[in-house]
Amino acid sequence: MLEILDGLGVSYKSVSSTIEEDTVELIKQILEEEAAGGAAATTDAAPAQNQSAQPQSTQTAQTEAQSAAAPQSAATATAEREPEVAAPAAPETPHRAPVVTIMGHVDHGKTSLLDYIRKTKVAAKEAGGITQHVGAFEAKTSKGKIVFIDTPGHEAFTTIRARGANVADIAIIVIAADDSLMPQTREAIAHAQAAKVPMLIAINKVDLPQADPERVKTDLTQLNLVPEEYGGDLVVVPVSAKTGEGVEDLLEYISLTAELEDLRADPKGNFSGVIIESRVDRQAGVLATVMVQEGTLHVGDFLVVGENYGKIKAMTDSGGGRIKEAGPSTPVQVLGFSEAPASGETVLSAKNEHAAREVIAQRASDRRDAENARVQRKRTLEEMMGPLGETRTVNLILRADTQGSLEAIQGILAKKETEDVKLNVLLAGIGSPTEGDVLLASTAEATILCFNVTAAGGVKKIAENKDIELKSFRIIYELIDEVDRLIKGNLEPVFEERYLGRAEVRMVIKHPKSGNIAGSYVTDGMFRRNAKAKVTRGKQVVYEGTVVGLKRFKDDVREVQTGYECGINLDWNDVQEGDIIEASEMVEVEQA
Ligand SMILES: Nc1nc2c(ncn2[C@@H]2O[C@H](COP(=O)(O)OP(=O)(O)OP(=O)(O)O)[C@@H](O)[C@H]2O)c(=O)[nH]1
Repeated sequence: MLEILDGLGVSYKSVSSTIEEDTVELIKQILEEEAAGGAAATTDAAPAQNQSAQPQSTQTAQTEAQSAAAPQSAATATAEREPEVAAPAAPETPHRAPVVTIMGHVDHGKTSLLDYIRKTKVAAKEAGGITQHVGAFEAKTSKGKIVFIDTPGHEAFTTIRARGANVADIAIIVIAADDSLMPQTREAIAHAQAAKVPMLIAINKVDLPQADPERVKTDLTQLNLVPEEYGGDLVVVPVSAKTGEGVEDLLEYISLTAELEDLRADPKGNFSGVIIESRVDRQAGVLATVMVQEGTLHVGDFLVVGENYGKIKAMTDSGGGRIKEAGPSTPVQVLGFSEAPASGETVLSAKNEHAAREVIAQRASDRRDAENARVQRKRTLEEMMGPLGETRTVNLILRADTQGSLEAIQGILAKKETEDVKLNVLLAGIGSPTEGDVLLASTAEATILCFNVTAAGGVKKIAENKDIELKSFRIIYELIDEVDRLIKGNLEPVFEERYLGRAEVRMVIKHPKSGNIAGSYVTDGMFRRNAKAKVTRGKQVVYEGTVVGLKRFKDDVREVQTGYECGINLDWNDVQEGDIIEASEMVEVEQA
């Protein structure tokens, strides 16, 4: 017990010291997890494998033989369609092709490089046949297939990451040899690092007379990225998307990196995939590109994405050819969704329509529960302090008006690091924070701190929606105080439920659009829109929800005080005359 307390950093005098209620809960959790032991470890391992495990397509006879050698895991996987039960990648799980994304600064040649690879490595028939942008393509190289995500730039990468999916196995950072490191290069590197995706550097445009690859390499070392020839482990390949020089080497390095990563996926396992992109075609309907990560997709399968489902009516590969099935690491365009799913959403399959609907109903109910629980959630000690015995890392994105102020801030921050807390500046950029910063912050759980720059309204909104802390300061020391707060671990405010008021339902008003509205009289305190609501009938609580609408006569109002009548919309149709509605709200409590 004392060992656990030491691990948590809780101080005590002796075995008879008392400890806080929160700590007790935490210790209980730790002991339960320990007791669960091996079983938990196995279940944890499965999704992790799933995540890194993505796609290889046409399965060879060898694959068939390998899968046949593991009849038991294949049978289990087909019987149960949930991804959590996917068998961990055993050594016999077949290899799959790597999925590669290309990122870098504007005009450094991302599109040109992709075009060159497509032109030379996609079978002529297919290359000629491509009329539509599908979002990914398969290149056939002497070392096997490589799948390229066709949307260059880190926005696509981060949008997918922001939804918790990991589609790329390898990131190529393109840097123009005549321009070296630029702001978006640094951002792209930060994104790849935050996603823990292995990175290869392609120094492009080496055909230009003013090309200076050595300068690029030296500049990289300043970001603590040391090229192999300087004794580090960063692979740097000089290429020209114009002449094709070095592209073959780059592809070889990609295959080599993939080999080291030991990418595997079971084509006979439970299907899972990720939406790469989707669009609505006026004639065909919704076309979604799915990257198959695990299992095999068949025409006729039911797919569930978020709270929607669809039955695959038709499937085309990235070359535009009709196909009936697709295995791991295959991007396929699927026809059959009724609504366009968002990039980065994960896709699962269901046995039939009924099963698909059940999954969706469960997800909707989980979402509502999570929404209700969100504000009430208090952080556990472990969440605040990081996993036991490990150094806690505070991830930051810094934005400032000038290089000088950025350096000044970083200089102060460097002195703040301790053995227990590491400050990790993912990105230090000049200018206002961007949407990309918010996405990076959400994947890396970072806080965005700005000095003398502010975020545009749209960016602020996205940050709010994603629960990302984005703060602007005009005085450096206020920014540093904020960092101190983060170091202490008060990352999130703590909320407490506070009573607002009470109302009596005097009549039920049927509204054609909003359903039943409670025509009520506020007997105590006040009512506020968006407040939490609890409805009691006699002594029983019959409903708990939210005041989604509040009206005085025909007007929407924000608040209604004691002694007034109002219409309360709870988005609940069973309200009855005589019910008592109690309103409360979550308020932030000051922490010591
Ligand atoms: N000489 C030379 N020019 C290149 C090379 N690669 C790209 N370019 C040129 O550089 C310019 C930018 O290339 P793009 O491929 O559009 O660059 P990008 O990074 O995709 O740019 P954005 O899509 O705007 O972010 C174009 O004019 C290309 O023709 C190269 O290897 N050598």
